[in-house]
Amino acid sequence: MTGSLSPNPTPQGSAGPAEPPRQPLTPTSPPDDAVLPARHPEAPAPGTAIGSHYVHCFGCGPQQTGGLQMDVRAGEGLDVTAEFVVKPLHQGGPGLAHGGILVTAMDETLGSLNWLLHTAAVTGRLESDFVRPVPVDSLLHIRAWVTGVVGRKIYCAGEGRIGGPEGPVAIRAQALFIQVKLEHFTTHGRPEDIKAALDDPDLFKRARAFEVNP
Ligand SMILES: CCCCCCCC/C=C\CCCCCCCC(=O)SCCNC(=O)CCNC(=O)[C@H](O)C(C)(C)COP(=O)(O)OP(=O)(O)OC[C@H]1O[C@@H](n2cnc3c(N)ncnc32)[C@H](O)[C@@H]1OP(=O)(O)O
Repeated sequence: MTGSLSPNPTPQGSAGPAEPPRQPLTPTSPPDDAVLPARHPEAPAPGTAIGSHYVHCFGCGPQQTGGLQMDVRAGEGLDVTAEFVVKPLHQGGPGLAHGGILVTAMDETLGSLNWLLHTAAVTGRLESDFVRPVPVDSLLHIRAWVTGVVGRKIYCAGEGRIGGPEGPVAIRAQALFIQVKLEHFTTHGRPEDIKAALDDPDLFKRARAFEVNP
């Protein structure tokens, strides 16, 4: 057999060697020097909907008809809740939710915590434990909370329970989000989508507000 057994081989047909893996990876548990910041004064009021950050987002966008269209609500502290009903198009095994879809729902809910801190951040690392299968038609009640912040690193965790807040745990997740500037999107996003987003005054204002009023 030919070919490299290296964990990081040069992809066939690529222009150059693959990037070296990031060493060491930051774990998703907060370190001892992490702090729990105050809820931002302009964070959505407890119990209110946080609202979609982008209408075409697969997780929360109201115009993304094939997406999850999740509605996340702010909690009393640095926490949020969301509900997600598993539909037939979310199946992995027959009659059961696909694990990647459940992770997406967790990612979206965890990402919404950044609105309580008034910062824009993207998922750097997301770990999940699948505890029990989630049947189609079930409601997954998700809760997520911030576990600590160090500089640009926002640590958080969450769980999804079947049927409601007291239901059995189906999935647990821990994540590390990294705070980014608006340029993260304008530099890397597909130009036509960036242009459309910049032309949307509400979205632009909201995104800029995070930078001038952190
Ligand atoms: C024009 C209008 C625009 C409007 C915008 C509307 C507002 C939108 C607002 C908010 C949108 C939120 C959307 C939520 C959607 C749901 C959440 C997602 O799915 S997000 C998508 C998936 N995630 C990615 O695509 C990230 C891809 N990765 C990157 O871009 C970079 O790697 C990034 C930004 C994560 C880090 O790159 P660096 O160069 O900025 O920073 P470095 O120095 O590498 O890392 C900083 C620290 O973080 C750790 N770190 C970074 N990545 C890590 C990783 N993968 N695992 C562990 N640690 C990591 C590093 O070890 C470092 O730690 P040490 O400061 O040294 O202690």
